[in-house]
Amino acid sequence: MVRDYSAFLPAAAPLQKERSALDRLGWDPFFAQQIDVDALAETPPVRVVAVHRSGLHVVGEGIDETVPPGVDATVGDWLLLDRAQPQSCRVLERKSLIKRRAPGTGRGVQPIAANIDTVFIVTSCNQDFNVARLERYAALAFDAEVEPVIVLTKTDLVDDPAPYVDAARAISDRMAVIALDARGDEPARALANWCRPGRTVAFLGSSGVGKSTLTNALLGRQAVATQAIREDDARGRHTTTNRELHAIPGGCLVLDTPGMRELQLADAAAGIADVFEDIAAMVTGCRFADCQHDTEPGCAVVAAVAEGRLDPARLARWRKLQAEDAFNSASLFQRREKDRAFGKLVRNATGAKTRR
Ligand SMILES: Nc1nc2c(ncn2[C@@H]2O[C@H](COP(=O)(O)OP(=O)(O)OP(=O)(O)O)[C@@H](O)[C@H]2O)c(=O)[nH]1
Ligand SMILES: [Zn+2]
Repeated sequence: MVRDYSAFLPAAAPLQKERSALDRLGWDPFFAQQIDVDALAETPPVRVVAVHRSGLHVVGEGIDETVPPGVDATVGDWLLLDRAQPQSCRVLERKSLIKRRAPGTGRGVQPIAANIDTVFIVTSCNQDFNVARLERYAALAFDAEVEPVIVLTKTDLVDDPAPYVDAARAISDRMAVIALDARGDEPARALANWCRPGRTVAFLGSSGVGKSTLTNALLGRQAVATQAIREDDARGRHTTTNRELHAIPGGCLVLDTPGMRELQLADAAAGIADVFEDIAAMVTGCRFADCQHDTEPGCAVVAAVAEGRLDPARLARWRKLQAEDAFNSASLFQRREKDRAFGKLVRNATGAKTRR
């Protein structure tokens, strides 16, 4: 069968009313401009909607199949499907990439999801709410070039969600904050702005905060198993095990991720600076370029704390994230050198139990 791919090329004809299968999967000019017509016909673009042991589950225009393992791609990636040599499928340049430091004692950086447009940072109006964790997720999102939105769930279980909303708003002017009951039809309305057709969204957050419930609310069906937790135990147990893109009929694509308890920043200095842009701006006013914002004369940060313009707790959280990121970003050689000195600091700063 001969397919007409002209509509997916940069010089596309006038807007068509019907969205193509590729458009619905998130195909847009950013990807189209990376390939020419011939490549498009020979190796059709497909999106990785799930990663399994047996390979990558890919979907495209009239395509729904598994590419055997071997291609270095993650969920959300766009591939050019080469059926003759599936292992050498080209991975298109990514719009965004959410990554983290690999869990355990491994030293690598692990890709979590590619080409996500919006990440909903989910927490609940209870013991799970933790400003430091929200800042960490926000830094991760900004660093990945993904728009973060904070979603506060379980508003129905508190008398007044306002203090949670205020604390979340204080983190950054660049993030919307939404508070809702994740059950029922509220999420579909409240998140509609970010869940338009062709967009890809993801949920990040601890186990039990309502990520699966939100996903199901958007999907309008029980696609993802949710878990009942005791309401006096905000932690809950880990239930979601797959990383998969779900298509919402007539809407966006939703990635459901496993609870990311071990999330550590690595190479995320730019993202940290985005979240803490107030402090980043102050630092430029310090007298010394290498100011540690400790006892140096002419320190703009210390002055801001003294004058009540900067919350010392926020400064402390910034220092911790900086230390963690610096440690995780160091080269293997540097790390071995720094291991002893930094190990203790990072353990204290991140609350991680042991590194080895
Ligand atoms: N009352 C109330 N319960 C909620 C709300 N959001 C989630 N829950 C309940 O909290 C429990 C956990 O929700 P899940 O959606 O499974 O949480 P999750 O974040 O997907 O958890 P993991 O899959 O472990 O990462 C379920 O019993 C939900 O019904 C909410 O806004 N209000
Ligand atoms: Zn300073």
